[in-house]
Amino acid sequence: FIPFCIIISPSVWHKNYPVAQGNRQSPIDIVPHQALHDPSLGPVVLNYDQCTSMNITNNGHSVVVQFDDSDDRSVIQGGPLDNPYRLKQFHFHWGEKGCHGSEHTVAGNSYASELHLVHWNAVKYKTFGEAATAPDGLAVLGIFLETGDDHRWLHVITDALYMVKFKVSTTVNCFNPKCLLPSSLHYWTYLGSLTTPPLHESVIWIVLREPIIVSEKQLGKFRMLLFTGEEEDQRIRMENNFRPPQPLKGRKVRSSI
Ligand SMILES: NS(=O)(=O)c1ccc(NC(=O)NCCCCO)cc1
Ligand SMILES: [Zn+2]
Repeated sequence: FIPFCIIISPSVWHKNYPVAQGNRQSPIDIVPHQALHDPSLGPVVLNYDQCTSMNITNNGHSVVVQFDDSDDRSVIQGGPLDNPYRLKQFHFHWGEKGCHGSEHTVAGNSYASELHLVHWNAVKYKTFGEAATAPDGLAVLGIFLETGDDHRWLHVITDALYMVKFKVSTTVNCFNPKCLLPSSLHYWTYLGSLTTPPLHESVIWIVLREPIIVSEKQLGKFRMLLFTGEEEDQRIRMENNFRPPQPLKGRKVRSSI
């Protein structure tokens, strides 16, 4: 019996993707007091006020909310970025319980989950695919999720998850991801990569220091998603879809703090 969806663990990704052992891999462990405070780093500016969300999809690795990136209505700019980057999608990484599930860690501590807002440099590159292979092609905003009270707006996403339990997609209209931001936009930034294959070293990472608070119940709804499709008889819960921290290899992490 060979399961259709053979979950390939991060430790063997390098066999098919040698860049997995490259010099700017993500995630990393962020050590706050070793980060360089760079006063030239301005604030990150998020313009997400137009309705560009399209659908929510279980792609077999995570749950992704995709956006219409045909123009510059939803962009991130400022901070370490030389120009505006277009919002393409956001998705989450989580564990199977408690406080493991984030990809980046802070002084060795991990959070229950991590939200990634993925943007691409449409000024320099024609398509996301082209930007995804360029050293300054992508900008991903990382936000930690910590368990506590219910998150007032995350309900919009978690209440839709039962519709994408299997590998399917459903529409989401006018979801503004600004409602998922913490109060402070202080951040760490460093040059890294995609955290899942193809692991391209094309990401300018911007990781917010302040986590958002979500309830255990809301997080639990992510864990009932399945890696498998409806037609497969094996039902494998989607959990622990996070890559562990990778070697820093001499990189400097700068902080806006
Ligand atoms: N976790 S992460 O680093 O934010 C991340 C973001 C996007 C992707 N991949 C992605 O968007 N693929 C879409 C098609 C690839 C090039 O066309 C993988 C990992
Ligand atoms: Zn991610």
